[in-house]
This record gives sequence, structure tokens and C-alpha cells, in this order.
Amino acid sequence: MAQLGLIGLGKMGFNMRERLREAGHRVVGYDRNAEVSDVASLADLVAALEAPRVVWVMVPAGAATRQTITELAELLDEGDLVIEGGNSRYTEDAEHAELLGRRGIGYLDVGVSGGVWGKENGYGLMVGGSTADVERAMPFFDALRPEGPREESFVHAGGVGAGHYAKMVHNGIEYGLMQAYAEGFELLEASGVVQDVPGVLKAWQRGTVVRSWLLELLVEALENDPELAELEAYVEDSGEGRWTLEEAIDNAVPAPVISAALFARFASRQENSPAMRAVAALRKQFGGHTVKTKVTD
Ligand SMILES: O=C(O)[C@H](O)[C@@H](O)[C@H](O)[C@H](O)COP(=O)(O)O
Repeated sequence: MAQLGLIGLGKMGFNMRERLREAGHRVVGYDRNAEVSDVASLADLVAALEAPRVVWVMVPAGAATRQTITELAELLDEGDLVIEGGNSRYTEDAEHAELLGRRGIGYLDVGVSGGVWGKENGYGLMVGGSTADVERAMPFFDALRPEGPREESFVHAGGVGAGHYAKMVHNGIEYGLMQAYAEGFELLEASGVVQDVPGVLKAWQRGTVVRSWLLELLVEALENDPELAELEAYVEDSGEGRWTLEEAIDNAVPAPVISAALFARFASRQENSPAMRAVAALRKQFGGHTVKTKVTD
């Protein structure tokens, strides 16, 4: 069995450590939160591993990932390998690979899908980097992915950046699928024709064309709260949808569904949209149509 250093023991990394250990690997985990960490510092993590080392970085994308990679470039030795599994923008991978490569340290970028259910169900993995590095990390990939044929949950998608590129597009698709289910849910609710809305979605889980894991998760959410009344209609985004659209524009690829899904999220954050106030004002101006005015006391 192989040994791995795992940096970042949050929602993803914590469960990944469990799954890797269950598969028999020796995992040394580091997190700023001492309660979950196996070692006190990055330097201690590096010292606890026998060379040549493999270190998996699973910290939030952006500044935290960049900082960790920069520190690792100092701490690790020639022949070691860094795997970056966060939801990073693929353009950052070339910089990370270059920084580490100068010290003779290998680099793989990995898109990891599966969320909080990954420990139980396994993670879908999309990898970018050299074939030799991918082969070296394969015991860890095999432990993390679901059982079954490798090619159904794992891909060596291309060179550095290809893993995160594949994950970016995956998440763009995720936005579109979620939005489609959500709009269907609202229409079922709004029409009043269907008496049992959660029941309809539940019945779509087997046999239908639109059955999917996302649908199952929606059914589960509705089981606890049939009208989702406990939630605010407010949706954040972490970047992947925006990057997907930027790529779509750069490549002149029409992506109307993903754009609509991203913009729906932006709209969800506006309590009183300036644009829609402008539309109301214009209808009033040219047509004398009624508008709603704010109640002030
Ligand atoms: O495949 C996955 O496991 C998910 O996509 C995961 O990566 C995460 O839940 C998204 O990053 C959320 O993305 P947004 O915050 O942009 O919705």
C-alpha cells in the first residue's frame, strides 16, 4: 500500500482521507484546524512521508491553493509529486506545474466530483498531466473512484490543465441540469394541476428519460421540506460556471442553457432588480401601464 500526504481536510479532504485509509493506504493529513490534522504544519507533513513523496492538495481554489503550492515548492524535493484536486481554474495549472517543475517536482491537476457523498459512493476523477505521473498516482485514484470499470469514473484527460478543464465543463453542465429541474419544479407547483409535486419528481426516478442523481437529491430535499419553504431563494456560485462561459465565448461555442442558469443565480441575489425597475419604468413611460411603487411611511 502507498503513502500520501493530504493537505486540506474540509468537506472534501476529510472524507477522502477516510476513503483512502479504508482502501489500506497510509495517509498523513494536514489542516489548519488542529482538531482534524494529523500533523502540526506543512513541514511536519513533508517530514512524515518517505521520499519520493506524493502530496494531494485539497484546499479552496485561488489564493489558498496558490499559497500551498508555493510553500510545497520550497519544502518538497526533486522526484516528489503534487496533485492539485481543488476546483481551480485550469489556467492556474500551467503556473503551478512550472513553479514545481523548476525544482524537479511533478504536477497533476485533478477535477474531483462527488461532493459530500464521495466517501460512500466514490469520486469521479478527471486528471491532467504526464502519463508517468498519472501511473504513479493510480493507486490513490483507484481508491477514491467508485468500484467498477475505471474508464467510467476516471479519465486521464490530457496534459496539465486538462483535468480542471474537464471539471469546469462538468460543473457548467451541472448548473444547466439543476436549473432545468428547478424550473420544472416551479411550474409543477405553480399550475395547481398536479396535486402531488414531490410525488411526480419521485416517480421520475426510475424508467424516465430525466432520471438522474441530481433528481434523486431533489427528491430527498423535498422529502424533508415538500415546498422548500425553509430555504431562501438565494444561490451562490464558486466560479466554474463563469469560467465555462468565458471559455464558450473564447471558442465561439453557443452555451445558452449554461448562461441562463448562471444568470438565474445572479438574479436570485437581487431583492429589487434595478433592471426590472427600469423595464417597469419604460412600460409606464410609453404605455401608461401600471407600476408598483414602494410603500414608504
Ligand atoms: O462535482 C461536484 O462535486 C460539485 O460540482 C462540486 O465541485 C461543488 O459542489 C461545486 O463546486 C459547486 O459549485 P458552485 O458553487 O459553483 O455551484
